Amino acid sequence: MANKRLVIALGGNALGNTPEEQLELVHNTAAPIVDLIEEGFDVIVTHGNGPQVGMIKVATDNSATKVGGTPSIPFPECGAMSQGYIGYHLQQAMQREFARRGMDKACASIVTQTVVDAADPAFQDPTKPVGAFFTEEEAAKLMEETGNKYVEDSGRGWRWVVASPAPVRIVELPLINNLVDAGMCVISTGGGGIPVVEEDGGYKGVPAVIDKDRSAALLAGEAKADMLVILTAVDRVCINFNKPDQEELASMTVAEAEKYMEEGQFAKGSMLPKVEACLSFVKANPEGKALITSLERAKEALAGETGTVITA
Ligand SMILES: Nc1ncnc2c1ncn2[C@@H]1O[C@H](COP(=O)(O)OP(=O)(O)O)[C@@H](O)[C@H]1O
Ligand SMILES: NC(=O)OP(=O)(O)O
Repeated sequence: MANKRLVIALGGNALGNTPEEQLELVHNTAAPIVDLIEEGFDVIVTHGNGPQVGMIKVATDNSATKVGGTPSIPFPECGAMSQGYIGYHLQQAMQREFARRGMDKACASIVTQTVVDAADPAFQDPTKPVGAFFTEEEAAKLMEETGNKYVEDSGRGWRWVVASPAPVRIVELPLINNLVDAGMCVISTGGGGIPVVEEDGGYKGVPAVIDKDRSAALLAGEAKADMLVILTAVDRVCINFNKPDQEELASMTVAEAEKYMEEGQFAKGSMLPKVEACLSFVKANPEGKALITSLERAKEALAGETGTVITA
């Protein structure tokens, strides 16, 4: 029987905010993923890039204002750079973990493009936070200096927001599927994929950052995954989150999740997009399941001991 296939989406706690943090954290990230591969799952790893793509963009924009500086680099190129930089650290950590366990496994990152609709209204309304967190005063100063929009991000500080169109199609999907079918561990669609539009029989990058959980849901469907696994900083999705009557959810059906969404149980910009991504996967693939849990407890969650499972 074929191995069960997982698409694993890694959140911010798997990578951190700086190159030093990332290099250190990826080793903690690789171990629970390799646990799952060792258990016999085929794994496609995808990851966020909000802090990283913002860091690259700001670095080149700032440098461009200085004598002898670099040119400013457009968003899609920054997205491609973030995939390379994160993929490089992640694949190194995975390779080290395979070697440590004596596993004969290969892992590689694919620079992945995701087609979006040029007419997506999201281009007119930036919502995706990228880069570092600032105080309200710092954000006001940056807004004035740059003309960029900053918003408060889930109680964590103020961040630059950019357009975040819906993912429509993953260009490199056939290649990803071939590699997974051949037993490779693939890192792909990082940062939701480099946003591109179809043009003149090819593709052209557009300035945006796609939500990685939305793209993970699309990837899981297109790669015929048995399960979409969203790994974040909490073991389970909660209702009444951070309130005295907080309750952890072991499972949710689509109908239950939609009711909780109506009640406003999942914070916009943090848990809501994850639950929405899970719903979009299980609605389009009713045989599939989605799981939201923490990176540290992924193996236990796959064994049904923790995590929140979402089913059609
Ligand atoms: N209802 C909820 N249940 C659990 N966590 C929630 C809920 N609402 C908001 N959160 C917060 O959402 C966070 C996950 O979102 P975020 O940090 O943006 O994701 P990522 O791991 O992709 O970086 C959790 O760590 C938690 O603090
Ligand atoms: N692209 C994306 O969704 O990145 P984050 O998860 O880091 O915000």
